Order: sequence, then structure tokens, then C-alpha cells
Amino acid sequence: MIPIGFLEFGITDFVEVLIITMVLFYLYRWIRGTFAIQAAVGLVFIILVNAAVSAMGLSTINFILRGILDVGILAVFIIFQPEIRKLLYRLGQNTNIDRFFVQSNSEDIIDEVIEAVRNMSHTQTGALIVFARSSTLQDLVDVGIQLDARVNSQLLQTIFNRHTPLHDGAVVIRSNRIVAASCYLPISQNQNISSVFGTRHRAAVGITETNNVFVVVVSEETGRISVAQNGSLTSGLSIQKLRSEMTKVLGDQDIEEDEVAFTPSQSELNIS
Ligand SMILES: Nc1ncnc2c1ncn2[C@@H]1O[C@H](COP(=O)(O)OP(=O)(O)OP(=O)(O)O)[C@@H](O)[C@H]1O
Repeated sequence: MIPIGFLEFGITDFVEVLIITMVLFYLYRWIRGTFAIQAAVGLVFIILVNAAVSAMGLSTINFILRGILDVGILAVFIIFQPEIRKLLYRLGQNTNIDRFFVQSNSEDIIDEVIEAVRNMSHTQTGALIVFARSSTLQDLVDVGIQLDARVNSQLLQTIFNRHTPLHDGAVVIRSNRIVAASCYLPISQNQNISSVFGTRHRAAVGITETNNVFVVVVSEETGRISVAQNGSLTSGLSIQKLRSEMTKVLGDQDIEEDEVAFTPSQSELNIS
């Protein structure tokens, strides 16, 4: 025990402080860029004002603010309901047992997707491809057009051809197969996403906020290639960079989530 003033500070206190700091840090990262961060700032402001008026002996204002803070815990659950739901979603997902691909032929699939993305980028064909882990996204697949096809460059280009009925929405690739097309993804409400990105890119980010998936986007307007993961969008990728990101995220099944964090180069635009 180390005495700090009248407090005894032991190893368990240190561990507790560390855990609370980490939880607060991850909570901050979680709600950063959302409406909830403004609500959190508001709550902290009320707590600080309450402490100040209490110290100054302003009992009536203190009484009112205490009343507000007493219902604060309920307000927190109401205000942060979308964030809490996302957090529980993420906690419920097993990152190591669930895999993107069932065998080690991820290289072939990556090659097919890269080939399709290269061509669609040149022809400015809009595309949205979601790589899901084996047992995920069923609700989304159910309302799309269900397929069961080998991942093939020409098939992907045909699906996203703007003259075909399936081109709107996302393709889902799961366990080495194209399992659905025309899937509707949740749109991200992240205010940090620039207005230059429309609903296709917002949908790419949206699905990664609540699911451990990896998304590749081709812009119809510019041919620009982007990837989304963990609620972040990295835009303006070259084909080489796309390949390295895909290999990093999808190629090695056993790497930890933190190791696949994006490290965009200067020319790429990163929104998180
Ligand atoms: N929620 C969604 N889920 C899946 N796909 C969507 C969703 N919203 C839009 N899209 C796809 O995005 C297309 C519209 O893209 P929009 O132009 O609004 O977005 P964008 O990000 O600017 O993309 P682009 O750069 O390709 O124009 C739709 O035709 C549809 O195919």
C-alpha cells in the first residue's frame, strides 16, 4: 500500500483505476462522432455545474440539478440506447470461431474480387461487397435475393451491372460463397462522414458499426475504391492497397482484431 494523503493506494486500486480508464476510453471511442457524444458532454456539464453550485452553497439550484441527475441513469439508457445495442451486438460476436472463409483458399477469392473491383472501378460501376463471418448477417441475407454461388469476378460484375435487376444494394460473401445480392444495409448516422459520400458509402460504414464484417465499395460516381471496417471508411485505395488490406483482414484467419486496424497512407481519406 502506498499512502496518498489520507488514502491507502494498493495494487487492487491500481487495477481498478486501469480497468475503469480502459472502459471509459473504449466507451469514448465507441460513441465518438455520434449524437451520444454531445449528450455525454451535456451530462458531464450538468455534473460539473452541480458540483460547483453545491460548493457555493446554492441550495435551490443544487436541489434542481440533483433532481435532474437522479433520473440521469434512466436517461443514459434512453439516450445511449443505439450505442448500447451496438456494444451488445459486438460483444455477442465470436471473432475467432466464426471465420470469413472456411478453408485456406482465401487467395483465390481475393483474386476474383480484386479483378472485379479493378474492372468496376474502371467502368465506374457502383458496387458494395460485404465479407461476413460464417454464422452472421442471416437477417440481412433473408431479405435480399438469396444465391449460392462461387465467388467469381464475372459474376460480381454482372450482378453490379446497372442494367440488371440485382445491381441495387449489397452482395454478401460468406464461407467462400456469394450468398445474397440486393441486400439492404443499415445506413450509418456518423456525422464525421463527409457529405461527398452518399448512401452507398454510409451503408458500408453502417453495417460495420454493428457487425464484425469487412466491406469493399466502388463508387459509381468516381470509380473510387473504399473499404469499411469497425465503423471506419478508408477511401481512395489503389488496387495494390486493396489487395494488402484484404489479405490482412481476410487472408489470415487467426489474427486479432486490433492487428487489422487500418493504417491509411496520406492520399487516403479515413473517417472513423
Ligand atoms: N442502405 C443501403 N444498402 C445497400 N445499398 C444501398 C443502400 N443505400 C444505397 N445503396 C446503394 O447505393 C446506391 C446509391 O448510391 P449513392 O449515389 O446514394 O451513394 P454514394 O455513396 O454517393 O455512391 P456512389 O459514389 O457510387 O454514387 C443505390 O442505388 C444502392 O445500390
